[in-house]
Amino acid sequence: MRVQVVDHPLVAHKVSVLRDKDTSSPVFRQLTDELVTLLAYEATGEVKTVEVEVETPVATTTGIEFAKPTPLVVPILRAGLGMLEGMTRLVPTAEVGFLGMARDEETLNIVTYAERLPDDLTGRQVFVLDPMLATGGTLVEAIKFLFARGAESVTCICLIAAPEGIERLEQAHGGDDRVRLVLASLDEKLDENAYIVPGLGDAGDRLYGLAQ
Ligand SMILES: O=P(O)(O)OC[C@H]1O[C@H](OP(=O)(O)OP(=O)(O)O)[C@H](O)[C@@H]1O
Ligand SMILES: O=c1cc[nH]c(=O)[nH]1
Ligand SMILES: [Mg+2]
Repeated sequence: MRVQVVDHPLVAHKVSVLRDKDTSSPVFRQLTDELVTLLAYEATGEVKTVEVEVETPVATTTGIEFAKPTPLVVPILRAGLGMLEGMTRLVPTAEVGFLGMARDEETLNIVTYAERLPDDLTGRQVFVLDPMLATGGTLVEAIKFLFARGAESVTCICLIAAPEGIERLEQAHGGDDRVRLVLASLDEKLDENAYIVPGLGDAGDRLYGLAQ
């Protein structure tokens, strides 16, 4: 597994504002969108392409387009939805599949309550979107699911991660080069409720309001 923390002042500044408890939902959504585009730039560096001929007004040259099968983007509901538009803006030909997963806040077990993905992911480069990597339970489940369907590689784009979550991913996929993790910030630790410290609170709630 390869882990990259994107070290850039634009990223760090947006994360700082995102963390602020007084940042409103509309601003939080806007910053999440902007951050994804910055992280996606790094995360998509290995997208498969093919050469195509391009005619400029002056001459013919060689350009590229994304190879088929096209990349698959998978936001993990709910909070990952806040990252979808920023990603598809950059990779407009990507297909989008959905995984609905929620962490039971008592047991920390993961419940998969929705799934809308192609049955066969053979040869697909998959980009998973989820702002928070806390215990790692959600991402381990999601990655397992995608490889079971035949995914060629899984790149997870997260805003904030805890060391405990990365450790859990390492245990599950440490030796596997097909798994990549691209982050805006690696935080300090988890608290007693498995929230990331300093983190930003509950990303889903901050994007969309309180869950029922
Ligand atoms: O690493 P973990 O310990 O598994 O926690 C991380 C998960 O928790 C949050 O989702 P949540 O379960 O709160 O669902 P939501 O997006 O609907 O709020 C977050 O968006 C991740 O999916
Ligand atoms: O800090 C955390 C941990 C899990 N989920 C969140 O949204 N935030
Ligand atoms: Mg939540």
